[in-house]
Amino acid sequence: MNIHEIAVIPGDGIGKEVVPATLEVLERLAEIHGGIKFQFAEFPWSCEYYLEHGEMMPKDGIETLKNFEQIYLGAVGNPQLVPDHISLWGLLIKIRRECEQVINLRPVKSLKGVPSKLASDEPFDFIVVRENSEGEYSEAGGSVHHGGDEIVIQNAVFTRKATERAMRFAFDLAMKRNKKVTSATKSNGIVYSMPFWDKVFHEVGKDYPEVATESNHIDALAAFFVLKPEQFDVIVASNLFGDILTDIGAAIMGSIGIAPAANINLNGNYPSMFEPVHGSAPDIVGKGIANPIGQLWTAKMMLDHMGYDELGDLLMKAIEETTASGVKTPDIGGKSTTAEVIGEVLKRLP
Ligand SMILES: NC(=O)c1ccc[n+]([C@@H]2O[C@H](COP(=O)([O-])OP(=O)(O)OC[C@H]3O[C@@H](n4cnc5c(N)ncnc54)[C@H](O)[C@@H]3O)[C@@H](O)[C@H]2O)c1
Ligand SMILES: O=C(O)C[C@@H](O)C(=O)O
Ligand SMILES: [K+]
Ligand SMILES: [Mn+2]
Repeated sequence: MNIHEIAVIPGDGIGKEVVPATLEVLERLAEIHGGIKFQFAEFPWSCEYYLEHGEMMPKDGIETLKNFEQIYLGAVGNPQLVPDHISLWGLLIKIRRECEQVINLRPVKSLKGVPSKLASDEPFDFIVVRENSEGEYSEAGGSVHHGGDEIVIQNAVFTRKATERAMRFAFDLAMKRNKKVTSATKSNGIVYSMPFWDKVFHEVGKDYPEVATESNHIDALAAFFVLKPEQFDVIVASNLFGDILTDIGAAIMGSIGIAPAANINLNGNYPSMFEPVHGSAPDIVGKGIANPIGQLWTAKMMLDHMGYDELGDLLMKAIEETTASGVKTPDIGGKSTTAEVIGEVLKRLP
């Protein structure tokens, strides 16, 4: 029996609903496999934990996580209790940074039975490679003076190392897909970092002569996500551009409740982390109607990452059969609860 130790952080809001619900599905998949078992260790790190302890996670939290193979997370944030920048930087972004999860992979794909808000129902299937370690999300800056004279500086940091790494990752991925990479730029307006981003994209692209390339300014690209999503394969984007693009990606899929993400550690020194794109959804918390598909799909990404692609495929098939059958939460046009969707997915596993 191959035992896999997974750190589980439900976090806040609907994270506490969709994470426990989906663990049952992972356990069932391990049974189907027959030779593996997941051992889940749950950590209560959250905004409530912060109120009690004055920090989102213990000082040795990263050391603790280092002992696990993967991290399975729900959502972080409860602005009623803790300001969002404190909760995100104290837990979610802290883990991404300190566990060196330098790439954030976010697939965008039309699903059977999920009505898209788009006029065209042409299927689409692409993936956003979001740089996950720097860019606009950099702790470089500060404030001087007070009151009316206050000055705040927030610097965006782009290193060759991280920029090139994200681009190579995108090109390598495109080689396994449809051999096209689109770069999200804004080199007409952002005068230092984005021309640099374009230069590195051009240089890295030369090593992949089989891969078609294009650069789109982020504003136009945002519109193209809506107008012609079927034309994309792999998109490489900076941290903030990737963040915004993937909420648009989630919206064209039909709901932010179904979009998954994988924070990938490439050097093997720390675990990777799997979480849905969505947040803690304070507006629907406690109602039992949170869509568990974003969390399930991220579980599929975790299975693929661990080399259990066959289990990942079984799970994805069960998800699509479930949406196609009409057992859906309200955000994608159904009347079912979180528990009912999980029940249907379990029923559709062999
Ligand atoms: N990675 C993360 O953990 C993450 C991501 C985004 C936001 N946040 C945090 O979450 C909190 C709320 O942020 P927000 O409102 O901007 O974004 P959100 O993703 O939590 O919610 C946006 C909208 O989508 C809906 N929604 C989200 N997930 C859903 C699901 N699974 N099923 C059905 N509907 C769903 C919500 O009800 C809401 O109307 C904030 O504290 C924010 O910082 C965390
Ligand atoms: O990375 C962020 O900004 C937090 C959240 O919006 C996310 O997409 O994970
Ligand atoms: K999340
Ligand atoms: Mn986001």
